[in-house]
Order: sequence, then C-alpha cells, then structure tokens
Amino acid sequence: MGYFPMYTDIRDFKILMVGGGAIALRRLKTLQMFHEHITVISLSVCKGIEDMVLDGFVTWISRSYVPGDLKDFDMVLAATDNREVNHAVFLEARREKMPVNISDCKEECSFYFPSVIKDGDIVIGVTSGGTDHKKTKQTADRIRSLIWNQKD
Ligand SMILES: C[C@@]1(CC(=O)O)C2=NC(=C\c3[nH]c(c(CCC(=O)O)c3CC(=O)O)Cc3[nH]c(c(CC(=O)O)c3CCC(=O)O)/C=C3\N/C(=C\2)[C@@H](CCC(=O)O)[C@]3(C)CC(=O)O)/[C@H]1CCC(=O)O
Ligand SMILES: NC(=O)c1ccc[n+]([C@@H]2O[C@H](COP(=O)([O-])OP(=O)(O)OC[C@H]3O[C@@H](n4cnc5c(N)ncnc54)[C@H](O)[C@@H]3O)[C@@H](O)[C@H]2O)c1
Repeated sequence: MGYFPMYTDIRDFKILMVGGGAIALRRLKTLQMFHEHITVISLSVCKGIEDMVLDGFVTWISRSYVPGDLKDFDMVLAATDNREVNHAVFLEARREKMPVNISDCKEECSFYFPSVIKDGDIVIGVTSGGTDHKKTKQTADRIRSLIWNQKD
C-alpha cells in the first residue's frame, strides 16, 4: 500500500544519533536542513562530523552507547557498524515508544530515512517503503535535475 508522507516539524525534538561514520554523516547533513542541534554518541566520529562539532550543530559524546542513553531524547537513529549495538538501541527505543531508525535493519525502523530534496520551503521526501533504495536515489536525482534545470 505504500507509506504515507507525514511531514513533521522536528525542530523541538531532542535527537540522538548513535554512531559517527559515513552513514551517520550523510543523515546528519540531511537533518541539518531541519534542525539546529543533534547529539551524537559514538566511539569515534569521521572528519565531516568533527566539523559539525566545531560548527556547534553536533554535540559529540565520545563513548559507546549504553542502555539508558535514550532517556532524555525524543527520537533516535542508530548507524553503528555493530548489529548488537544497533539492536540494543532498537529495543530501548521500542520500550520508550520513541521514533527510531536503525540503518542496518529495516524491520527495526519505525520510520525510514528518505532521500530529501529541499528547494526553499518546498520539501520532497522520496521513499520506496524500504523496498529499493537504489530506485529511491535515482528518482530523487531525477527530481533534482528537473528542479535545477527549470531554474536555468
Ligand atoms: C534513501 C537512503 C537515505 C540515506 O541513507 O540517506 C536510504 N538508503 C540509501 C542508500 C543505501 N542503502 C544501503 C546502501 C549500501 C549499498 C547498496 O546496497 O547499494 C546504500 C548506498 C549508499 O550508502 O550509498 C544499504 C541498506 N539500506 C537499508 C539497509 C537495511 C535493510 O534493508 O534492512 C541496508 C543494508 C545495510 C547493511 O548491509 O547492513 C535500509 C534503508 N535504507 C533507507 C534509505 C531506508 C529506506 C529507503 C527507501 O524507502 O527507499 C531503509 C529501509 C531504512 C533506513 O535506513 O532508513 C539512501 C539513498 C539515497 C541517497 O543516497 O541520496
Ligand atoms: N541504511 C543505509 O542507507 C545504509 C547504507 C550503507 C550501510 N548501512 C549500514 O549502516 C551502518 C553504518 O555504516 P557506516 O558506513 O557509517 O559505518 P562506519 O564504520 O563508517 O561507522 C560506524 C560508526 O559506529 C561507531 N560505533 C561502533 N561501535 C559503537 C558503539 N558501541 N557505540 C557507539 N558508536 C559505535 C564507530 O565509532 C563509527 O563511528 C552499518 O551497519 C552499515 O551496514 C546502512
């Protein structure tokens, strides 16, 4: 049946990202269009996230995730390279009834991360409902070129 695009104001959500690698960075870049500050708990962070720490967009807590970490947050994303850790984040989020995105397991996501196109106030989120992320990216790229070509 497909997924309903429920566009939501997340500015007041306290958001936690667990993990600080390539996928976390890509998602933080997207979230930066919609939020002013996000907390990252991660053993290490990549260069792009280090820059976000310097900019003040990210507060980095430099350690492993431990159960209980979600208690002050409204929404969580897990993007570590450790299945057990990501699964533990899912279990805690489900217990706390909070929106959760787990990047290595679509069955554990209460929402999917879309491909996002933002043109001023216009926001387009593309999803395949978790069936085909390559098609999602291709579709988003086609929409982007349609919008940017029209501006020429
Ligand atoms: C749209 C985009 C947004 C973003 O990530 O920013 C996105 N995935 C993207 C790319 C991508 N994903 C993967 C690769 C690796 C290479 C390859 O396989 O090609 C690449 C390519 C890359 O990374 O370049 C592997 C992968 N993806 C998922 C799993 C787990 C699983 O399926 O269970 C695994 C296996 C992980 C593992 O092996 O552990 C799951 C999900 N990925 C989603 C979103 C959600 C549904 C989206 C939809 O409805 O279409 C969903 C269901 C949940 C979620 O994560 O929210 C972005 C493309 C847009 C862009 O680039 O602009
Ligand atoms: N959904 C998607 O679009 C998608 C695409 C590609 C890969 N993936 C999956 O996303 C996950 C992350 O991939 P990546 O390329 O960013 O990995 P990466 O190796 O670049 O980063 C992993 C991060 O997790 C951190 N980490 C590891 N153990 C931790 C712990 N116990 N507590 C807190 N942080 C911890 C590391 O310090 C590192 O910052 C993998 O499981 C990968 O399979 C998802």
